[in-house]
Amino acid sequence: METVLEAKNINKYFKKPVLFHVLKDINFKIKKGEFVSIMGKSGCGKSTLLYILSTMDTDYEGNLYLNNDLLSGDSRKKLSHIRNKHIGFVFQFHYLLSEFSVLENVMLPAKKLGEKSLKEIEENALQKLKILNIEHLAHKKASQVSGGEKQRVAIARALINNPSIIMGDEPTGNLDSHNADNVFNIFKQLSVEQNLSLLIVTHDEDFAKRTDRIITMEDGRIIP
Ligand SMILES: Nc1ncnc2c1ncn2[C@@H]1O[C@H](COP(=O)(O)OP(=O)(O)OP(=O)(O)O)[C@@H](O)[C@H]1O
Repeated sequence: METVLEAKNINKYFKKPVLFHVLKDINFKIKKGEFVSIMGKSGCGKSTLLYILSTMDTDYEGNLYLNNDLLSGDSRKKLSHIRNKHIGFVFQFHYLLSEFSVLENVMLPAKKLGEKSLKEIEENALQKLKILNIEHLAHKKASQVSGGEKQRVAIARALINNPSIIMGDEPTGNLDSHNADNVFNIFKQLSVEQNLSLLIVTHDEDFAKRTDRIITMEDGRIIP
């Protein structure tokens, strides 16, 4: 099976206030269509790792590959383009623009990418809203939809540029169990039906147990 994301010998040090080896020899691959969770105690390095994998942090040792292309060493401008085109993000907080409509929020990353006409982007955004069963909310302001709906809008936004992988940092952390279950089912459907890869940091054991694979971290290392 095709590898979408690969981390090879990733090490990271925080230099202040004292030298701290936060990530130690991180190696793993995520295959196309694989739904993987990352678990580990608070402070073990999950967010630090996700920050590197999502190309936002470039201050590390080792090599990171996306679709077999080496990203380590690329310029910030190039990485920003790669990130927008190939990686979709879902966070604990949705970061929607509250005064914009649901549709406009979903369209934003595609407008930023600037590869398609507005009409194409709108059609694509409506199609993503349909996949997430929230097409009827398209013209509501983001501030006027519920918490669970907001997270589905955030997932639609993450999908708009047809990314290779979705990365999530505690995407169900703010949701009740019903809405968390909904988000899990959407992710599972995206992995099975669209062959999308997902890498999700979570503290929710029930969520993690139902993913294809759990990567467990302890003190900056992956536990074999
Ligand atoms: N900018 C920084 N400078 C120095 N140390 C940092 C910095 N950011 C994080 N750390 C430390 O690195 C370690 C890993 O932090 P990280 O946020 O990656 O953990 P985490 O596993 O995501 O935790 P949580 O589950 O609580 O979000 C922690 O000990 C943290 O205090």
